[in-house]
Amino acid sequence: SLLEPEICPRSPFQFSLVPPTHLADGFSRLRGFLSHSNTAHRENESPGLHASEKAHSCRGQYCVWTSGEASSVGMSVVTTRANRKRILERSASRTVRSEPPANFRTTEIPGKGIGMIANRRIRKGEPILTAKPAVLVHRKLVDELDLDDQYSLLDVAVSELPPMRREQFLAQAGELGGHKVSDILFTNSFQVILGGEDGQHLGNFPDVSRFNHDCRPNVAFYIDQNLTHHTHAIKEIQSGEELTISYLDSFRARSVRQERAHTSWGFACTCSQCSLPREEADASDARLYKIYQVENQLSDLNNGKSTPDMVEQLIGLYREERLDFKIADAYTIAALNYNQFGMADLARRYADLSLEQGPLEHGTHAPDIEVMRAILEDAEGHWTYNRRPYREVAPDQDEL
Ligand SMILES: C[S@@+](CC[C@H](N)C(=O)[O-])C[C@H]1O[C@@H](n2cnc3c(N)ncnc32)[C@H](O)[C@@H]1O
Repeated sequence: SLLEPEICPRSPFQFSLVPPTHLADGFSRLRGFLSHSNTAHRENESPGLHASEKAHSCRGQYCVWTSGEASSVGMSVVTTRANRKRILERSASRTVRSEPPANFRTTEIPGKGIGMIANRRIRKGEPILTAKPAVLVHRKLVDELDLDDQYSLLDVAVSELPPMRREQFLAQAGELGGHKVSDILFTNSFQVILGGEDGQHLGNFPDVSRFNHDCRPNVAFYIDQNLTHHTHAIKEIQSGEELTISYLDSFRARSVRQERAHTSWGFACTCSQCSLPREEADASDARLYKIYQVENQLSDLNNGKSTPDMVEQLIGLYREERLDFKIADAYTIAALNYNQFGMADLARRYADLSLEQGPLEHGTHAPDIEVMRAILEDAEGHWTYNRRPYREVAPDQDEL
């Protein structure tokens, strides 16, 4: 059930205004491992809970702890002692916002198993679900423990959950067969990074496991620093439409996306983008590669060759490719470049778009948000303003 490491095709941001918010697709060796990283963290918050309860079971440095035994939102963690402490710090002292009335229902979708259907019109930006993990498993356990030990710890983790939570976990779909708990885990887990060198985990959130995949989804998700999973509509969704998220890196070429869906989740992707006729699919792949190139260049704020045309090209390509569920970073890049060019109105316009979109994709604590707010409020006073003033250069002057 292991895949070769996947190399991220997208450029990491090269500007150093803020610490990197995520390492997109940082590690994806596990099949069925929904791509997500969560490095946002606030180390100084008070723990609220103490990490002293006894572990249920241990193998090597990995143990199982369960919290919330008496509630319906219990959580089992299978991890090291140090990471358990971090998990407690993040998951304690946070009240989960009460859910709005569900704007979806789950039902059988031909060829996809169970899926989620909007039961009314959903506006862009509306929340769909907020969810806490039922199981968090250290990622390295898969490499470091033999299968018997892995299965034993995972079985304990699930059997110790409060009954309703356990039922909810076991009702999730598995894809490969074999050991039931690990099959469910690898079919339905998200990447959760707690920060620090050793913080990589698989997070299983049974409430959000019924979203099927689409390479151009209508729902965006992120996991916040308190380990809460959030989903929001990224566009207007009509009643009766399926709600989807992207399991994989939707910036990859069609053949790569299809291979990934097949190997990791056992299905042939028939989404609208994967179903394009050959010529259009090739054109789409070419646009994705162009996005990679242009974004790479514009992300380097010291690159003197960037121009306003490139910024507009990048945004145009995102829109043409319907990547509106991952466009916040492009808006951020646009705002920063325009401000560097000394074009404050356009910088403010894109900062505004980034501030509208960013919270849906990354949450309200994403580091970029502060920078965008500063540009929106006082573009000319921001240190990026006019740093690389843009002037059209006539071709003959270029030679001088
Ligand atoms: C996270 S679960 C999604 C919910 C699942 N359909 C169920 O019945 O619980 C992932 C599994 O759903 C199915 N699936 C998800 N997206 C699909 C798609 N676009 N086409 C076909 N099957 C899909 C695959 O079997 C995949 O392994």
